[in-house]
Amino acid sequence: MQRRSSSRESTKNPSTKPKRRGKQSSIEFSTKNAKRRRDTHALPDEEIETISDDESTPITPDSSSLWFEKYQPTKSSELAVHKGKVNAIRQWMTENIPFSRLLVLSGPPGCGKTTTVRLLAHEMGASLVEWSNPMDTRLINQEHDYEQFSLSEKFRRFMSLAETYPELELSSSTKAPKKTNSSEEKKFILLDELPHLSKQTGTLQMFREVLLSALQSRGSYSIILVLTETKQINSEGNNFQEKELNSGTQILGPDLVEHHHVSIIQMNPIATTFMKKAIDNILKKEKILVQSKSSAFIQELISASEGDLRSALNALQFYLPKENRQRKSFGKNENLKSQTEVSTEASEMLNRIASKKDSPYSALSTFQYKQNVDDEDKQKEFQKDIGLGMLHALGKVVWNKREGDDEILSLNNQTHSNLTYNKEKLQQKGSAVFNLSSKANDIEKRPSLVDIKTTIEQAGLSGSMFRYGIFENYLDSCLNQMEAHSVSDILSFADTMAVDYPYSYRADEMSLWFAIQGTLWYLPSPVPRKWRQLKFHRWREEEIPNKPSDDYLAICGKSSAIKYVETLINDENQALEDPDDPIEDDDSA
Ligand SMILES: Nc1ncnc2c1ncn2[C@@H]1O[C@H](COP(=O)(O)OP(=O)(O)OP(=O)(O)O)[C@@H](O)[C@H]1O
Repeated sequence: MQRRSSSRESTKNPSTKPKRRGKQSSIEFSTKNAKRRRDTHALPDEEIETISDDESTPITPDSSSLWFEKYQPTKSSELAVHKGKVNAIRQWMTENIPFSRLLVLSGPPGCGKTTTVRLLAHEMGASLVEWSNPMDTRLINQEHDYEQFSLSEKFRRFMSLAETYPELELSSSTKAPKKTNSSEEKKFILLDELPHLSKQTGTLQMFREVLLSALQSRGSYSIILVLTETKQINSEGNNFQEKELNSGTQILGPDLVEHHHVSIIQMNPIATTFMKKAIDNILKKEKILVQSKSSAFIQELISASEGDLRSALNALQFYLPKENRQRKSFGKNENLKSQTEVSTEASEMLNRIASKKDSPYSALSTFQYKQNVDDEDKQKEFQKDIGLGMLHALGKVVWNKREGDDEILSLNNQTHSNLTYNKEKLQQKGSAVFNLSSKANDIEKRPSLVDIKTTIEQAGLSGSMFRYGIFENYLDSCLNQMEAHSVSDILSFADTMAVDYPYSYRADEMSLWFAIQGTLWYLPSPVPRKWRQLKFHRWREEEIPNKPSDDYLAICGKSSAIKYVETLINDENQALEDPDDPIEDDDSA
């Protein structure tokens, strides 16, 4: 499920926001979702975008080059999860427990909750229907036209229809294991990621009601809900975080927690011995020789991952230099990068950035990662340069100017200033017109003018800082929850590419590239940084039925909306001011 984590704070929190997986910050999503999307089956009625069951997703070694996917266990005996927990889950899944229809698996990220459920269901030959947040919230209505549905509405429909899905023939290409009589009837719904749940918008209440009514139904399926306990960032000023939803029980609410049909199993972080065994196995399969099994490095890595096997495997894979893998030898400290080598690599990267002609960071070439720059003023100057460059680069990304934006925005402003909103006319011109129509999503996005390479160079030192910067700022560029979810998903994916410990510049740069590219893709076209005022005004003036404020409130929170309305009342000019255009700044520089 979701998590927000940060080095700034470390409180457990199974939050229900769009998720972003990663140590540095923010909302999570996971690469496993990406994988799941590859296994997606379009249902005939196109009602649910992502669904999989054991027949369609056989548990076989993954062709992915990411170790945590490539070496996923193929049978329950290979799980790095404590046997007692595996047995408890198996017992719940196999036994006829007439009074328990919902199993809640709660535990830290990467401790094997989902993998265990998938493997056990597969071994039992049971059907496993999975919900994963669809990227597209449109449904086809009876007139064969698209209608916009909220994610929570889709979730509700999924739950009400899910019982029939296991009967559908999804794929004939893969064979499910032979079903035994005892498990023939077994059907499970796996809820591993949830729509954005919020008290404000009522989606939390809806979620609880859906689960309660599922428990009361006569359906033959059982539900397994995976809740990920996470570290929480101090969300001062960040409206995505609902502080009241800081534990699994708070998400479920007393009615569900105390419900006699509900069982809760608390999972623990993966034990260091299990993790070590899993890592050793993978190194063996990769033919990387470990000279000393108790190498300090692996031990450090295991303890730094806090029982999160996925994160440990990512760290190991990214940190191991390519040459190491080629030489197939992984000795004590022999082939590992020392701290000095990492600093040298950082220094090289700085030089590479700084030595570019016209680089705004030419000052950095003298900096060279010297810890001993005596001149305090000089050091401050460098820091200022880096900060400004980073802000500028960040502005470019969240502004995301695309080809043709200028024309559309000026046309839009004219129409707006005349207080006539001629949507048709703008659409004829190929404009996205601030997405007030559900069909606006259909309009093809124009190419972005942001050059990713230059942006990364301008961003300066730290990819993780920059990704965090995007995370803190992208919301103002989004028009609806779907866009916010999509960008958040991308940032989560990018988090899994970079690893906190031990630090790898290669991985950091790669994940930053991915984060920027994905963000640019999912931001609306054009990005209406002024969407708040536009929406508020237009919505009042034209009484647009699907109140955009719902999206605004869900994304930005109530206090932010009130603050904005106050600004509008006090100083409308300032509120309607055009933001700076970083691309234009670049051109004029
Ligand atoms: N021996 C192993 N046992 C369990 N998982 C393993 C093993 N080897 C590799 N893995 C990988 O570790 C990852 C464990 O993540 P999984 O999604 O199951 O955890 P989770 O607790 O559901 O995490 P989250 O709550 O963040 O979704 C999987 O990607 C799995 O393929």
